[in-house]
Amino acid sequence: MMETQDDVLEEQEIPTLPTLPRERVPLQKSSVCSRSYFMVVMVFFHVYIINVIALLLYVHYNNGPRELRTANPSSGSNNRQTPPASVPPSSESHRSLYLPRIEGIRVGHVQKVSLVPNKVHEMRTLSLKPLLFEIPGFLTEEECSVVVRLAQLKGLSESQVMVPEDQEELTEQLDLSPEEIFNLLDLNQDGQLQLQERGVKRSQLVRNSWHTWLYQGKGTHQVLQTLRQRVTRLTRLPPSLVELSEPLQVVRYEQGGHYHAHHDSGPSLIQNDVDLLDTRKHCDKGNLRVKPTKGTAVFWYNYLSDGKGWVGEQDEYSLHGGCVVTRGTKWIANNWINVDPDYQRQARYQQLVSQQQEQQSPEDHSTEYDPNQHNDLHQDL
Ligand SMILES: O=C(O)CCC(=O)C(=O)O
Ligand SMILES: [Fe+2]
Repeated sequence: MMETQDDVLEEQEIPTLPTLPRERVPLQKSSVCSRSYFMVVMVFFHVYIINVIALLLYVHYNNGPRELRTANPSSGSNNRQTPPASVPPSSESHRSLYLPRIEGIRVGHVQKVSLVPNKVHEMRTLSLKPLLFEIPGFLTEEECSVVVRLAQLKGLSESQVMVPEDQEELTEQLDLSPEEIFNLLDLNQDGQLQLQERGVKRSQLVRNSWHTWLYQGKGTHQVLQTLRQRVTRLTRLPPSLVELSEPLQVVRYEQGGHYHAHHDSGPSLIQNDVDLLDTRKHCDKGNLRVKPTKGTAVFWYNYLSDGKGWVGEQDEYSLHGGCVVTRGTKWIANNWINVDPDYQRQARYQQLVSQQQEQQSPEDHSTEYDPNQHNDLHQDL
């Protein structure tokens, strides 16, 4: 090949010129080759640089949400993560909130979780559909007693009020329309008296229990604040999201108390009457039963992921209920994490609250919890 090139070069030389010394030929050839070699190297160099820049951009834009996803839920402070400073009006590409989901792996799988200093809890997968975990010793016996006593101190109200059977005559005398009765009885205006309209008797109440709400912010009992921190660590959700969710709901069921099969939120509370009544009567026929044990937490997702790090469809498998209490009293404490299905709306909500908090005195926590506050916009995770 080289020889051929030499030949060509020699053929093109003007005959009058003296023949070039042999040692110059390699110089000419080397000069031509260097230039093309240089060009090739430069092209590759540029392509390489562009690739590196593209890679850096990719890493940069993919790192944002991941940093928040691991927003250090294990460091113990609920106030570390401030809500996003600004929310892009329509772009979904700059999401600053991300909802991680714990992996279930398989039924029976146990993973260690760090919820409190110097102690490791075990979280056992009880079900994959819905994704459900059990955490024994989530609260100590003493902490359980504190929660019960605080609830008693605050006072509990009947979870679902129906017309007492002996006062039905009164409502007839007043000639109240079904709507008027509904509005009268729906004390918290949560729209959960559908059964009343259908004339369901007291014994068929969807929920037969007593409840109260315990605020968990600063200035409240240490056990309540700790409980919320544990929920944040356990779920690995952004602390700001957990903080803005409903307070702790403490529920007491007396003997005969129950909560029929339901979804915790969504368009209809009750699936259908057959499910409703069957679940009460045949609670033991449910796919999964968890025996209530003092201090044991059960944690599950009511909503599936949308595949993009936010909540998606309601998980139909999350239909659940509280079986009839056959003896004694059952106490439970519910912590729902409320998530707006609309990411932008949730982000705006958080931004608004953080702005209000900045304006308020940090000590001012006198705002009463309004149980209707989340009903329209939020759904429970
Ligand atoms: O009492 C139970 O075990 C279930 C309670 C429940 O599902 C609820 O309060 O939404
Ligand atoms: Fe529920």
